[in-house]
Amino acid sequence: MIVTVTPNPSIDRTVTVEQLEVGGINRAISSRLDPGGKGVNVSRALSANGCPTLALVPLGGPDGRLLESLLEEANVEFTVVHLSGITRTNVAVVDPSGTTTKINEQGPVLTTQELSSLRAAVLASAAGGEWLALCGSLPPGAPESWFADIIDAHPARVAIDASGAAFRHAVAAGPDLIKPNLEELEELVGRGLSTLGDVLNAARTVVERGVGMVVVSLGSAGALAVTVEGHWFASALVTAPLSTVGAGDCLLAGLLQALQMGKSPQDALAEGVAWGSAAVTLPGSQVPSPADIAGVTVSTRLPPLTTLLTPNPSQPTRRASTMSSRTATIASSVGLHARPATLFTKRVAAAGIPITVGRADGKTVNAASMLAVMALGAKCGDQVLLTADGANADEILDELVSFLETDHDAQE
Ligand SMILES: Nc1ncnc2c1ncn2[C@@H]1O[C@H](COP(=O)(O)OP(=O)(O)O)[C@@H](O)[C@H]1O
Ligand SMILES: O=P(O)(O)OC[C@H]1O[C@](O)(COP(=O)(O)O)[C@@H](O)[C@@H]1O
Repeated sequence: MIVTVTPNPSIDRTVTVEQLEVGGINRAISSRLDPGGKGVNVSRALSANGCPTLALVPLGGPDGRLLESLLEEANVEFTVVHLSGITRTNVAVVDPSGTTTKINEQGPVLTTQELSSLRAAVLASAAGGEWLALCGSLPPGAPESWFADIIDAHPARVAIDASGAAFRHAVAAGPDLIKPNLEELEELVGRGLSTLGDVLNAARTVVERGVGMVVVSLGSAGALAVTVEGHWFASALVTAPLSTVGAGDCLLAGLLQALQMGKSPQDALAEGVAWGSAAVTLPGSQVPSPADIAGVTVSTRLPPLTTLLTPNPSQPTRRASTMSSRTATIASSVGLHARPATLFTKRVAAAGIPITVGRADGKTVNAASMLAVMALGAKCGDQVLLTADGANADEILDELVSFLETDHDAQE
């Protein structure tokens, strides 16, 4: 059994257009809905290929119920942790050449209670699992150490596919397997990697830090696996890629089921690449069937280490995230109203970067707008989520949290 955890699942809406015109009215040629989020995709790919799996997902609101019914239709076994917030929808816009533009929502804020229910469900469900796969972004407000804490507490084998600070913390906890793509590995080691040799060296340094196996997916160039014992490569040619969304998740699914069957690193990597490449030939984040996978020819020949890794034209370029978030408990007895609201919005405006403030039910507003902030109706003792996007976001959010957590009525 492979247990997957997706702390921030999504409904994936894929819209196909002739050519995306930014600022214009684009008419869709077709559109489709898939249950989404990285662990959900891993479980969908495993189920479609007859491998036992359980997907753990926190879901809320009408969109959470829609995601449940999409999972039922896909015959995926799943366990839900119910949320007060509303499950997100991520949109991918694809043109006929396969070029994909993605808009991922932040997702609902999970309360401290919901996060600990999810953690308890993970540890209970994963007790009998041979692999636990922790996948995707953390929901806003979750501590960056959330994955790392689970790795520390979980006795069986753990694989992780994440990014940013949560991924860095998880890697430091020494998981058995990680599956970064090129950009995620660059972010992890803090430098650009332009050749296959650069990737190999970077992956080796991560193995030295205590990770069992590093599998770097390199888009159309294939994938490289590194352990203390050696390194292996696999690739497959896809002449007409339709959608790259979820390709990495399918690679991870193929790899884990092969490792679980006791296959060698080289054979497991080849299996993963067959699943990932087959996914690219399908629309949206549709997962491949055994027939789709059987149609892929995989090569395990290692190209020269001087081979330059060029960006994949059909792959969305990911803007390095400068987004940060914090939760704060309102201390002023009048709530986020009157004088505290005026002082708060002035501080936000002076910060000069986009900042939002939201409630646990998902309602989020521009934190610089006095009227919008008052209309939130946040009372004394309520938790709010602040997000900011900018190089100094962490510093500014820390100041705003300490402002909100001070009783300004009592002070004056
Ligand atoms: N254009 C492509 N042609 C062939 N295979 C691809 C292509 N894009 C992705 N793949 C396969 O899917 C795997 C995962 O894709 P990648 O884009 O690296 O992952 P992620 O979705 O995590 O960013 C690759 O290692 C490769 O095997
Ligand atoms: O949790 P994140 O990083 O926002 O990613 C979620 C998205 O990633 C996916 O799992 C697909 O992954 P990729 O686009 O990275 O291949 C989608 O199903 C989902 O919309």
